[in-house]
Amino acid sequence: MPELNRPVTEVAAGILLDQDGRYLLGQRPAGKPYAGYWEVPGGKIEAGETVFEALQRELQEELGILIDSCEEIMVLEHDYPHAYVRLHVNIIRSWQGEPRGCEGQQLSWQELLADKPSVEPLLPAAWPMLEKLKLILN
Ligand SMILES: Nc1nc2c([nH]c(=O)n2[C@H]2C[C@H](O)[C@@H](COP(=O)(O)OP(=O)(O)OP(=O)(O)O)O2)c(=O)[nH]1
Repeated sequence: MPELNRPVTEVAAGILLDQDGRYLLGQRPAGKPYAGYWEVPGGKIEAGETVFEALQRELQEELGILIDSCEEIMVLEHDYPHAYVRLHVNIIRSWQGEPRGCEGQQLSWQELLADKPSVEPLLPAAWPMLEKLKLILN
């Protein structure tokens, strides 16, 4: 629970899953908190948006793809120095286009079966998402 009066930042995170059992990580661009850290694509949900709408917008901006649908797998909260965030974590299995780093960020496809990602560091709140993903898909 956030401390009294601490605003909650609602965030949508979208785990792209491809047909070969891989998921996508992106590196946070310079200028953002935790620049250089790896994360699941996504971003803040704007007023009036559903989680799906936020993911459609964010993944179009960040990756240049149009997602067809999403499935929520968990909601998790994390208390960072810069914000208290609530992450709506979704799996995305179907999209149009080929993901590319539209904001100049690096992308990395990761093997689901690997013990841990081949890139680091990861945002602290990305770890529980990956744990959950493995639990669901195993
Ligand atoms: N996208 C994403 N955000 C995450 C993850 N884990 C995690 O703690 N976060 C946090 C970091 C940020 O505080 C927040 C996402 O905000 P952001 O800064 O990426 O969002 P944005 O693109 O809408 O930001 P802005 O520059 O437009 O303000 O959620 C993750 O795996 N993916």
